[in-house]
Amino acid sequence: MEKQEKNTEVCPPVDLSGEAGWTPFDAPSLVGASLRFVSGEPDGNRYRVRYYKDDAEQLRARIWFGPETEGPPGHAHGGAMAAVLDEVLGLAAWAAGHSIVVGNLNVSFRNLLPLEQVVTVESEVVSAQGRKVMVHGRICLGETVFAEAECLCITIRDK
Ligand SMILES: CCCCCCCCCCCCCCCC(=O)SCCNC(=O)CCNC(=O)[C@H](O)C(C)(C)COP(=O)(O)OP(=O)(O)OC[C@H]1O[C@@H](n2cnc3c(N)ncnc32)[C@H](O)[C@@H]1OP(=O)(O)O
Repeated sequence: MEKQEKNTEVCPPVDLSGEAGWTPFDAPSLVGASLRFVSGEPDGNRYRVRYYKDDAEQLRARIWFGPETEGPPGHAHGGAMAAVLDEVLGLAAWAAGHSIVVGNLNVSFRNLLPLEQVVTVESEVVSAQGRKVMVHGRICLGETVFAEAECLCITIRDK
C-alpha cells in the first residue's frame, strides 16, 4: 500500500476578530490553561479560537477548523464540532459563575462545515436549578447552522 505523505505545512494566519459590541474574554484567567485540546495551539493546524462576550454578556467564540479536524473530505469531523461545543458551552457556564463539568451533551449536526473557514459559536445559559445548569449553543456562519447543542452542566461537589 502506498504511504501517504503527511502535510506538515502550517496554514496562514486567519482573522478571528469579533463583531461590534463584543469584548475579548480571557478564558485561561478564569479556568486555567488546561483547555489545550481546542484552545492549545492558537497558530496550529487543528483549531484556532478566540473568545468574546457579547453585549448581553453571553460567551461567543470565533473559531477556525483547520485541516487536522477533517472528517468527511474537506469538512470538519463531527467529533471535532462536538469537542468545540463541549468546551465553549462548558466555559459559558463557568463564565456565568458556575463551577461545573459537562454531564450530558446533545449535538445535532445540521450542515457539513467546510474546513479552513472561520465560524462563530454562540452560547446561552438558559437555566440554573440546583446543581444543573443548562446551556444551549450552536456553530454557525450567518444564517447557516452547522451544529447545535444542548449541554447539561453539573456543578462540582465541594471536595
Ligand atoms: C475535578 C474537576 C475539576 C474541574 C475543573 C474544570 C476547570 C476547567 C473547566 C473549563 C470549562 C469546561 C469545558 C470542558 C467541559 C468538559 O469537557 S468537562 C469533561 C467532560 N465531563 C466529564 O468528564 C464529567 C464526568 N462525570 C462526572 O464527573 C459526574 O458524573 C458528574 C457529572 C459530576 C455528576 O456526578 P455527581 O457529582 O456524583 O452527581 P450525581 O449525584 O450523579 O448527579 C447530580 C444530578 O445531576 C444529574 N446528572 C448527572 N449526570 C447526568 C447526565 N449525564 N445526564 C442527565 N443528568 C445527569 C443527576 O441525575 C442528578 O440529578 P438529581 O437527582 O439531583 O435531580
